Amino acid sequence: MTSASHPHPTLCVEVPLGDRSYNINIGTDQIDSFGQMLLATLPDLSHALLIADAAVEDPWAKRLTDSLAERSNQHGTPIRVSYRSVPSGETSKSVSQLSDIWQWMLDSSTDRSSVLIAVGGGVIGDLAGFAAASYTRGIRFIQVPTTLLAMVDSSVGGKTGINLPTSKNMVGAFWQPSLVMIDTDVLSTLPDRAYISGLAEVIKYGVIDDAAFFDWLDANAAKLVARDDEAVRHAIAESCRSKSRVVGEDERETSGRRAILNYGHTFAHAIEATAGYGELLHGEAVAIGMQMAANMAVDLGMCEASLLSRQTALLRACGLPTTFAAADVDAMLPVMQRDKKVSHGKLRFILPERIGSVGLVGDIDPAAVIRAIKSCR
Ligand SMILES: O=C(O)C(=O)C[C@@H](O)[C@H](O)[C@H](O)COP(=O)(O)O
Repeated sequence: MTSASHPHPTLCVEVPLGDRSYNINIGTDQIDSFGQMLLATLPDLSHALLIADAAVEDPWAKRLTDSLAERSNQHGTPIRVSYRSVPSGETSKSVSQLSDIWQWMLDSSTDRSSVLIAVGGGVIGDLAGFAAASYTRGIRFIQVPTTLLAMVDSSVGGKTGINLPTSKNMVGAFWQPSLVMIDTDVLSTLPDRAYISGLAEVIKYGVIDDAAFFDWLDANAAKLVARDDEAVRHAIAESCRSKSRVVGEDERETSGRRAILNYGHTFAHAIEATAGYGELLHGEAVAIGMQMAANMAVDLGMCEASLLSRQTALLRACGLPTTFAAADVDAMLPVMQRDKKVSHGKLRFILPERIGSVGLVGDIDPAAVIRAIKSCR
């Protein structure tokens, strides 16, 4: 995916949030012009803190750092860069890692004019985003997602946070970035398993919001698996458009609209927490969680069985899991009870009605939840 062989113009998707609006720039070969792009958004920048996943330190985080270190801001002040890498994997989304980052920010003379740049997948974006949201009660931050999942989902929308030992994303804040810079070149170093895992969140948009996109995914699954450049760019752009539309309508998940992005996640988070963080990748757990939710919808007569078979076929065509033999009902139920959509003590699920449309449903018989989990073992 080099610009020489694929000279694509940068696409720009806006997340419309009034004075917190920002752009998602989707391009190729823009890592070395990152400093320039960042200064166009934040011309007063004088101190950048880069937090990178150790797996993308070389070459991506190094090249980003170089592109910043060579520059000065609008006042001619050279940009000071502080750098820190964080071990890969879900276990880094912890209180202890966050506390180390806070101390490092203090030692790096961070103030409210500093800017934190998250370079990595969902783990780094969520962790670094929460550090930005909380340090001195909030500093500006930038997302440079390096996994497909982070490009299409976690880098957009401002959900930041860390896990508690048995509760995924339980502590965090809504804190929007000032810019999301997506460079599809970085996917060239992303391992297959992590890449495929990101396709689960892409498929999610088809089911929850966009039937035409679902049809396109159906027709282009093989190209996506093969990482065809055009297909990948289209999938990222459509996913970002869906996500920014939904987030623009309900930034803090108060009206219920944003909750649709949580399709499959009540089950997925319980699977991740009970199987042990890192056992399954987040997207793999989401694929299984979407299957549990679709099974539940069919079981409750909310949608046609054909929805479940179409979703199953697409997930499989993309190489995603649709079952999890070790799903432990007894362990999962109490974890699900702490889901953030629980209201007045009652579980609520995002369930599909038809391809392209889902609803938030409460008051579900616990027996139906158990059947849904068992249907995917
Ligand atoms: O952005 C959202 O809203 C989502 O729910 C997107 C999810 O895919 C994402 O995994 C999110 O971090 C889950 O949020 P949570 O509120 O269930 O922790």
